[in-house]
Amino acid sequence: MFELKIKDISKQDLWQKANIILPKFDIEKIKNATYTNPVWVHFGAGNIFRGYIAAIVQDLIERGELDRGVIAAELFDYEIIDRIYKPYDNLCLVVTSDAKGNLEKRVIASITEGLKCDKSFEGDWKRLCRIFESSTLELVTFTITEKGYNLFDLKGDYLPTVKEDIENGPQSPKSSMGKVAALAYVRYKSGKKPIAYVSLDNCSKNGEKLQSSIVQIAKEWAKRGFVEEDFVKYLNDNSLVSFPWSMIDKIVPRPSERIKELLEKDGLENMNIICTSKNTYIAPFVNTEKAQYLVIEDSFPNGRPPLERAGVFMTDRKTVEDSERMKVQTCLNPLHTALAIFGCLLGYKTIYEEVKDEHLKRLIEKIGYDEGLKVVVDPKIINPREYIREVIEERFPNPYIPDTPQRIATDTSQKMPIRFGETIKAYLESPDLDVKSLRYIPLVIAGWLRYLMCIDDEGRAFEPSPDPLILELKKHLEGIELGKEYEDLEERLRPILTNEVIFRVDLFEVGLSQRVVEYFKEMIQGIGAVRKTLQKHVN
Ligand SMILES: NC(=O)C1=CN([C@@H]2O[C@H](COP(=O)(O)OP(=O)(O)OC[C@H]3O[C@@H](n4cnc5c(N)ncnc54)[C@H](O)[C@@H]3O)[C@@H](O)[C@H]2O)C=CC1
Ligand SMILES: O=P(O)(O)OC[C@H]1O[C@](O)(CO)[C@@H](O)[C@@H]1O
Repeated sequence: MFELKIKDISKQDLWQKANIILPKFDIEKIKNATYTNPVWVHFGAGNIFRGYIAAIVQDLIERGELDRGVIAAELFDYEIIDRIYKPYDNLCLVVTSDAKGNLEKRVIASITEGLKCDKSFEGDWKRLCRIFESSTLELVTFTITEKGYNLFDLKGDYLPTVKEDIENGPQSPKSSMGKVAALAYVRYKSGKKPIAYVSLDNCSKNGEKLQSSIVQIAKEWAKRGFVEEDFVKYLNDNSLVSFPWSMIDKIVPRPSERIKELLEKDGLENMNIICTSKNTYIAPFVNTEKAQYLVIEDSFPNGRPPLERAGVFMTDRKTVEDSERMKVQTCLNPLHTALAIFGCLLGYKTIYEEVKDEHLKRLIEKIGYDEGLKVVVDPKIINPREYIREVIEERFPNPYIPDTPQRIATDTSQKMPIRFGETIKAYLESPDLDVKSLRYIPLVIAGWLRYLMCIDDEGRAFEPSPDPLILELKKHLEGIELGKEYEDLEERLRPILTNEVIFRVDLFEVGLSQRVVEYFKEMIQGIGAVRKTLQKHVN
């Protein structure tokens, strides 16, 4: 038996026997060099960071392209550091599976520190301040989920912790963006040192989102005299501080029991998966797929590691935006959402099982190749057709990626505009395309209405995934029963189908509502009607 700890790394024969690849560098040397001359800090110590970003850093070190590691800082869920970083000496075991189920197991040792970013952890906060004063610091990356950047609640008022931070100044911030702004101020005070703040979160125009949150807090502080006006100028001066945009793509689901068992069979001890009190599912290992795409706007005022040597596309903002639109609007996420909706209706529990279903596979092929590709903006660095092929033939069917339709169905109301609305709009705006020729996107929208009834195709009730609009949306479907005829369906569904926040357009106005309602009518004919409708229209 052996453990994922520095003390056991020297037991090379045990790791070799278990087919686990060890780091090919002097861990202690990299750690010391990073401590004195830090180059890279990452906020958000969760799964994608450990499984993707830290692995990029390790690749660069192993290729001799970088002589320092990355420092992880956690803004929100400190249990991650206490229970998953410290006990394993910041090491992580990344298990990558390809489409054939071949596993690569690799120890990642490029994370040199795990710090809790809050003033209540005095030592860690002081250390972060020293790091932000360092002239060697080149980039700060983030994977803190989209909500991590929010300053406002749904009513447009400041969130309580943000409000407190604004009133109290940069001395003891509590909100995530307040802490980052305070550390940016530390850097400013140390001599206006240059830096790049790079959001790697899965949202459109992520760099803009990060910049606007930090600048907003800085402005409020300047108004109250806590900081100089010049600090706001510094944050807006692209030659000193940049907020590059990025597109990130790699499916990193929650840790899987199956992988845990495999590792335990290898003789590894303490591979337990935990769920923290803040609901982060995390383990000493990360399970992920082989496919990965990272596209970053190349704007780094203090220099940067040669990320391109580790397969990262370094490019201009337009290419980042086109890549992001290709992935989120046409080639991956709309297909994912279609599988999520029909998966919940047809009783599926995993995405990979769904892709074996001939009707569902055909549906996502139609959405991707037929309807999506007609309007996709080709980012040039990734071929959209080949990208869809990889998604459908290799990535979604991967049985070692235990992703679920229920996870992807989370927040569908928020995802509709970007995943389907943009394509509908592009058809409307194109002189060569007829929006009424769309068949499969309306089928997914009808499927979603059917999903909102919260009754599956067997007639069983199911619990819908969390969604901020679920209660409001469900109300419009109340009273509709399987097997009954309704004359006023169009009117009943009108409030949803005309909602431009959900679909980017009014589906009545653009002439798509009739088709959606027709499909929906077919899907409520009785038990098995969803399957029948799907079968009829995809064939
Ligand atoms: N897991 C995936 O497949 C992919 C994830 N991403 C991006 O990375 C984000 C994180 O994903 P994972 O690391 O896999 O999730 P995770 O659940 O393992 O970790 C989430 C991280 O975000 C932090 N966080 C959550 N709420 C926060 C808040 N309000 N303020 C500051 N930090 C907060 C958590 O403390 C944790 O460090 C996703 O939301 C997405 O934007 C991007 C591509 C793929
Ligand atoms: O539908 P969601 O919740 O954005 O999840 C999409 C999944 O696909 C991805 O976009 C793939 O990169 C990941 O973010 C995630 O695993």
